[in-house]
Parts: sequence; structure tokens; C-alpha cells
Amino acid sequence: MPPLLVTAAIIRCEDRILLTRRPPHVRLGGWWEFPGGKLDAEESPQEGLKREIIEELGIEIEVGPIFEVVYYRYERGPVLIMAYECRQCDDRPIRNIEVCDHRWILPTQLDQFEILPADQPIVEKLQTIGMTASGIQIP
Ligand SMILES: Nc1nc2c([nH]c(=O)n2[C@H]2C[C@H](O)[C@@H](COP(=O)(O)OP(=O)(O)OP(=O)(O)O)O2)c(=O)[nH]1
Repeated sequence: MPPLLVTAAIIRCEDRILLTRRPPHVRLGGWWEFPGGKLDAEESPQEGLKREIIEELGIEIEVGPIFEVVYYRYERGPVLIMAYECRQCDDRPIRNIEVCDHRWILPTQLDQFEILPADQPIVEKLQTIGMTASGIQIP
């Protein structure tokens, strides 16, 4: 089975990153994750990610360089997660539209959240090198 193509946004603001929580009633409900979702047909990863963030949180983002790519086998089938370094580029407040909670956290706080298992390589990279070290272009 080919993997589901999923994009995820590592949205940074100063030294914090954004984590969102999946609503209780959806598949994998209650887990924390990086906001994003499945790509639609004929959509580039960057276009899909911007669309998902507007749908889920009501904010506009700029999509920067790729941060990590993860292949993970869930019981229902594999996913390929493309995680991009991003930043918010408007001043709208975040709204929990398709998520049930969100937090701006320090990388040192990642261990305090139950984050989807597929995201482990992303979490480890954030904990060890952070984002500035990987070249995110944030003034
Ligand atoms: N957005 C996101 N999805 C992730 C992460 N880690 C991870 O394993 N996933 C998985 C969970 C889901 O199986 C899949 C994303 O699917 P989804 O159901 O959230 O995507 P979607 O919003 O497009 O879904 P839908 O409601 O339109 O069906 O990727 C992550 O950090 N962010």
C-alpha cells in the first residue's frame, strides 16, 4: 500500500513551537501533533500545508525549508510525513477550528506531551539541534 502523503508545520515564534491536539472523536483522537494533514490530489506540499493551517487554525503561514521526512507504519497503513519549518505571516489569533487545543511550547517541553508516535524523529531533531541550527529563515 502506498503511504498517505501528510504535511506538518513546525511553526516557530521566537523560541517556541506550536503543538496542536487532535479532537477526541477523530482517528488518533487526543494525541498532540504538528498541525497539517493529508495532501489533496494535484496540490503541492506547500499549498496543502497552507490550506490545512487556514482550515485548522485560521492563520496564514509562510512555508520554509523541509525540516524532516518520516515514513511510519500505522496499523491502518503507512504515512509519509513531510515536516516543514514555518512561521505565521499574519497577526490573526489562532483559533481551535479543527483542533481541540494548541500550545506554544519550548523544545525542552516536548517530553511533557503525548505526541503521535510517527513524530518521534521530528521531536528528537527539535530536541537535539533545534530549528535555528537547521537554517530556518526567520528574521
Ligand atoms: N497533521 C499531522 N498528521 C500527523 C502527524 N503525525 C502523524 O502521524 N500524522 C498522521 C495522523 C493521520 O494518520 C495523518 C493525517 O491525517 P489527518 O486525518 O490529520 O489529515 P486531514 O486533516 O487531511 O484529514 P481529514 O479530516 O481531511 O480526513 O497523519 C503530525 O504531526 N501532523
